[in-house]
Amino acid sequence: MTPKDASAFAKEICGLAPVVPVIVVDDLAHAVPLATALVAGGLPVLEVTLRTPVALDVVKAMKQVSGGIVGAGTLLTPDDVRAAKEAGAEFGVSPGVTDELLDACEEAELPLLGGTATISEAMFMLSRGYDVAKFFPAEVNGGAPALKAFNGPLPQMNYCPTGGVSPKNAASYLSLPNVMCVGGSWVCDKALMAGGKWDEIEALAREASKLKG
Ligand SMILES: O=C[C@H](O)COP(=O)(O)O
Ligand SMILES: CC(=O)C(=O)O
Repeated sequence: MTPKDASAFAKEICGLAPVVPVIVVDDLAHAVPLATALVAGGLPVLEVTLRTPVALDVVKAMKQVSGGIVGAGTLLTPDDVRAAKEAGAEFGVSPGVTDELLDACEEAELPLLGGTATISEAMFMLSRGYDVAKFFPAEVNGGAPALKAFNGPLPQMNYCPTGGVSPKNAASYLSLPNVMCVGGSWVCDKALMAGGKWDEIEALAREASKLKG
């Protein structure tokens, strides 16, 4: 997959909803009801972080939920990329970017939303042919004012800020011309998941799906 095609796919999915839920699942039994609630609430693009032993099985299970587009997050190595692809992930997300990670994604045909935090990292992505990136961790790296400043020299770069984004500050990001959507874990509240409160998660997703800049 070329960087241009990968970027086009990433932009397309980032245009489907204002929020990409960042998902950490410890219990495989939560995968299907969680994905069902998120999709029903209007958030079809799901990032399952590879941070728990069951994460790859969660990707596989969530793929059964119709209407969802399931990706794998926390990709750090080429092995992670291959494992995510084998599990059926339709896109990848990473906290940072390296040549070897991008090479592996291109080889595996896995579109990557790669993590960047600085102008130099954005320039690295552009030099590799990507005009889409995650901005991570967003709030501690200057938040919306930083992305607004990045848009001066690099208006061709498009972002999904993640890390410290919440319903309180999402609009400040979503109003920027270089922000396509935001990522965040707040919708997949751990206590609600543990209590099986899927209706409440669906309600949180519905509120998130209506966020605007
Ligand atoms: O590592 C954190 C995830 O990217 C999401 O961050 P968050 O919990 O601040 O939304
Ligand atoms: C935080 C992040 O970028 C990830 O887990 O993929």
